Amino acid sequence: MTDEDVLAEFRAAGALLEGHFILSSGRRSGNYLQCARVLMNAERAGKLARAMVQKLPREVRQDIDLVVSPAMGGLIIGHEVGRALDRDAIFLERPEGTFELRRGFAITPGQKILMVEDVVTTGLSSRQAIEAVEAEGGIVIGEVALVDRSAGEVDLGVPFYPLVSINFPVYDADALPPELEAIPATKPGSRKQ
Ligand SMILES: O=P(O)(O)OC[C@H]1O[C@H](OP(=O)(O)OP(=O)(O)O)[C@H](O)[C@@H]1O
Ligand SMILES: O=C(O)c1cc(=O)[nH]c(=O)[nH]1
Ligand SMILES: [Mg+2]
Repeated sequence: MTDEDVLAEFRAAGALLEGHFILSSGRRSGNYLQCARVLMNAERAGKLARAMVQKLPREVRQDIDLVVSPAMGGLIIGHEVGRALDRDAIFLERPEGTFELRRGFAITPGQKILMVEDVVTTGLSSRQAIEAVEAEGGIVIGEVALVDRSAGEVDLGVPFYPLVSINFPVYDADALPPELEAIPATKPGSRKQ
C-alpha cells in the first residue's frame, strides 16, 4: 500500500480528525489519527496488518517468535499482525501505570519479539513497552506501527518499520498557534501520566 492508500483508509473510516488535540505526550496538534476507528472494521484492519507485515525485511519476518503490543491502541492491530504472521499475539497493559503482562501471558527468555503499535509520536509508549518485554527476557527484533507521526525522527532503539510516516505539526501547550488557541482541546488517548 502507498502512503496515499493508507491515508485513504483513514479518511474512509472517518479517522483523520481535525480540531485541537492533547496527544499522549501532552503536546498539542490540530490533527489526530483515530486508529480505533480505522481498526473497527475487521477486513480493513486485516488489510492494513498484511501491509505492515510486507514492510518487514524477510529475515526479520522469519525470525519472529511472538507478537507483543501495548494496550489499548496496539491491541487490535497486534492481533491482526499476529494473524498475518501466523504467530501468537499477546499484549501489555498498565493498570498500575507501567506496562506488564497479565492474563496468563508470558515470554520465554530468548524469544524474538515483534512489537506492534498503532501510532508512534514521541516513542515513549513504544520504548516503555520494549523495556517491559526486555525485563521478561524477550529480544525485541523490531517494531511495526500503522503510523509514525515523528516522520522518521523517533529512535526506538530497535529497527522501526512504520506503514506510513506523517509530519503533522505538533506544539507545546504554551506555544499554541491562534487557530488552536481558539478551540477547546480534547484528549483522545488513555495515558494518564
Ligand atoms: O509515541 P507516544 O508519544 O508515546 O504516543 C503514541 C502512544 O499514545 C497512544 O497511546 P496512549 O498512551 O494514549 O494509550 P492507549 O493506547 O491506551 O490509548 C498510542 O496508542 C501510542 O501508544
Ligand atoms: O500522539 C498520540 O497520542 C496520538 C496521535 C495520533 O494522531 N493518534 C493517536 O492515536 N495518538
Ligand atoms: Mg497506546
